[in-house]
Amino acid sequence: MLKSIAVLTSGGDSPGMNAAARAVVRTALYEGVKVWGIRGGYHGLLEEDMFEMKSRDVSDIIQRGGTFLGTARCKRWKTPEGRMMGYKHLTDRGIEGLCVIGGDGSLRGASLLSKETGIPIVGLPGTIDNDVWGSDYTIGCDTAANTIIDAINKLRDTASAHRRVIVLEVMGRNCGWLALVSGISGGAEYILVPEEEYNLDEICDNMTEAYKKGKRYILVVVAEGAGSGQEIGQYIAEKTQLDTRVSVLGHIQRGGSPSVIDRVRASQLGEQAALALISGLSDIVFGYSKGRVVSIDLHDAVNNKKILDPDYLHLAKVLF
Ligand SMILES: Nc1ncnc2c1ncn2[C@@H]1O[C@H](COP(=O)(O)OP(=O)(O)O)[C@@H](O)[C@H]1O
Ligand SMILES: O=P(O)(O)OC[C@H]1O[C@](O)(COP(=O)(O)O)[C@@H](O)[C@@H]1O
Ligand SMILES: [Mg+2]
Repeated sequence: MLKSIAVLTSGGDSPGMNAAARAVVRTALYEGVKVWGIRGGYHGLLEEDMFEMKSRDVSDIIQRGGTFLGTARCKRWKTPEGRMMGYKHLTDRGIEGLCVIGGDGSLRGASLLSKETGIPIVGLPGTIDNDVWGSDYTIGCDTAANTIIDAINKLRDTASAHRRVIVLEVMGRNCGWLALVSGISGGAEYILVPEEEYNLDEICDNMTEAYKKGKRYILVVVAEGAGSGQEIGQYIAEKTQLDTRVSVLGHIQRGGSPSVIDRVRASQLGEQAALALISGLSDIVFGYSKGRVVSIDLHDAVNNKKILDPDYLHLAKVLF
């Protein structure tokens, strides 16, 4: 049994990180274990920006987007010296285990820390990108997808009014999940993702044909990893001569009050992470697969590339 653990959030913030950290803290306290909060991710650990937490420290945060602990992208963590310093700052305070809530990069940093120092580590997938191998779900992806849907609904109104082509670029880094699910549920005509090749000339020809047959408007959802929305929009406009506009949704899709799904799942995953860490388990990531909480080997999670669900890719083609 560990007696003292710490929690941090790292990488891009995501709605539900707060619920996850809250669950880690309250579970640890319920089990009679000390719990430290580290502000500003790995950067904060290197700067020793950490404090022992009480139950009230996580009051009034479950409904908030972002992360009350703060987050960062930290170059120094990519060096063995940086990670060794972080380890020292943990052990100096008697902290015996660490819970890392973050995306693929943060979990990679956690995997290296564990290999190099042997300190027990449990990870939680926290990113809107839904790009962590072994889990169908990452904390925040549901809220982000809902934000995108809201934007798609609004873009439809104006696209239809003007008979325009609208290209919407969404986030996801190298993963097309956000584009795919929001494109399917928003009824987009074309969904461009980095996992699948696409032929823009063919798409343009199809668009021209569709307009000739009376189509009023066309919506294209582009994952940022599949190309620049601006460039794709410009290409479509030049090739088809259709009235085309581009919208880049940007960081709006990272914020906002988390959905019920993100709150409940983040809470469950946070509880499991704390219990596992306290009981001395290490090198695991808790995720969701086929509607259930699953534990994934931390090193597998970072050494494998997640693929997009082929059923979703097929569905997108059928519904087009
Ligand atoms: N290859 C790596 N080795 C060590 N640490 C890493 C590595 N990749 C990312 N990290 C750490 O995790 C942080 C967050 O990673 P990043 O990819 O930016 O976001 P996310 O965790 O949300 O995917 C980085 O700023 C860095 O401190
Ligand atoms: O906030 P930044 O630093 O501009 O980064 C933008 C990137 O962060 C994300 O929103 C989230 O990605 P991570 O979870 O990997 O941090 C990506 O979708 C996007 O490419
Ligand atoms: Mg990432």
